[in-house]
Amino acid sequence: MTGGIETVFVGCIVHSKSLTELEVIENGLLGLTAEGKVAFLQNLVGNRGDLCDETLQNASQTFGFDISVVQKLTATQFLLPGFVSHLWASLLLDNVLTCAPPNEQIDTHIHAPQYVFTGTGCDLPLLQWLEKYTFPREQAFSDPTYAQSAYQRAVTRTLRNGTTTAAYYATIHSEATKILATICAETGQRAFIGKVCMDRNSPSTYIESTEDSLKTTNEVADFISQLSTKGRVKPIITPRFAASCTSELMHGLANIAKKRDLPIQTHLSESHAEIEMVEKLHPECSSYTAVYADHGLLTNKTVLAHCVHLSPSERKLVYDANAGVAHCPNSNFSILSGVCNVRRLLQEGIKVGLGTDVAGGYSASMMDAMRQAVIASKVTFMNSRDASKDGRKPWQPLNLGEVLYLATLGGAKVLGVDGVVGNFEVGKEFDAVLVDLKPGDGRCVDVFGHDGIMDSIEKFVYNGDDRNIAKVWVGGRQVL
Ligand SMILES: O=c1[nH]c(=O)c2nc[nH]c2[nH]1
Repeated sequence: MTGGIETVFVGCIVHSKSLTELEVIENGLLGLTAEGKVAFLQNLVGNRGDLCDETLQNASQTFGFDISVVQKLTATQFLLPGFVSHLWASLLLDNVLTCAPPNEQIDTHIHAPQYVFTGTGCDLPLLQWLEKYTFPREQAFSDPTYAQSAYQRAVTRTLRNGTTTAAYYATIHSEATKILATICAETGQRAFIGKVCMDRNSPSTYIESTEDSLKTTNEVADFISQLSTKGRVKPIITPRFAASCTSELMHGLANIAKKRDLPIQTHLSESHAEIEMVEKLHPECSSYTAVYADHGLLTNKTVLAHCVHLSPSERKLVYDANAGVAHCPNSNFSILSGVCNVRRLLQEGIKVGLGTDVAGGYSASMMDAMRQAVIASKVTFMNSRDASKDGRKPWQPLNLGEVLYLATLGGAKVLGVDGVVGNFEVGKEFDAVLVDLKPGDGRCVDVFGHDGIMDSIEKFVYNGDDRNIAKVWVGGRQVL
């Protein structure tokens, strides 16, 4: 008799309750319902190695599960969707050779068609990069056969890297966009799928009419909505950016988003040249951010990629709308856009998640996004050290717990799914990654006896790769 509990993980469980609150349960008990939701999360008293059969028997009676559904994590493994703060750095484990945290990761900004040129073309700034590399590559997705093969590889790669939720930009092609949605549905990845909209300032061979853009946006949304994914694959309205969308298109897309109650994703304030271009196109608007606000595109369901150079009044507009920011540090460095001050966004109460921004970013890994977010925040810190001369405080770099939060619960908030995923709160769906730090296969993480849990997690974030990801679950279903 399982009492509806299908799986119980026993072992070290780590998750983020907020930006500053991380919980490590050394002897944790995490029960999953048959629907893949967290039924209970408990701390069994004692140290990790101490768990005895009697404790487990007692727990099985208290929580009504059969012992046969128990999956014991080894002494070297743990589960985590969020990360531990320095509070836990003194927690030492014996013989830590492997660590296995289920750690869901949410990529709030990724261009699926650009996966095909990831790691190349990082020699140009945004507007030239779009023209030389991006638009020609995206144009190829008019061919559904090519799209099928490329998108399959992109989704497989992100899943392998532990991305359980992704907010994808596709291309302007509706057939290919439907293919991407179908692949996500079939592989089980939670995803927001955006048919890209662009009706101006684009190549003559890669552009659509305003009418077609609106029509196909509705058509793709209809298609995605009828996929049987338990709501895990959803449409997202995707005006590429203000420079490539006419006012008519932006207003039309805002209407669709409102009518269908859909989220919106777009780019904002990424590079200086882009900002100048948008400001020239919209002298009637007080800022780049105001362009979106004035066209009805700045809502509490809007995901704004980059936001590197926002002015104080623009940040206020974003905050007041309760829109979220997809921070894409790799891309901001790679295509020379600038360094986004994430600490300031967080201090001002703006929702922030992380994005790989493939292929402006050269890596499809959220581990890389975390590393680069720390580095970007350190650059911001170093550039602000003189601030104390004016009585201001320098911007503190992000710590490990904070970037882990951004990669999980922070991203879930940006995408409006924090009631469903983001950590192991009871009632949420179990989206998780099993990390394994055991040596072998040329793996890059070496854990020693003196390493505690925090050291292991830190080593994973800084040196880990997909060889350290043993399993991935979405909604309780093992998808890898
Ligand atoms: O990083 C970016 N990638 C893109 O594809 C894009 N399009 C507009 N603005 C963009 N920025």
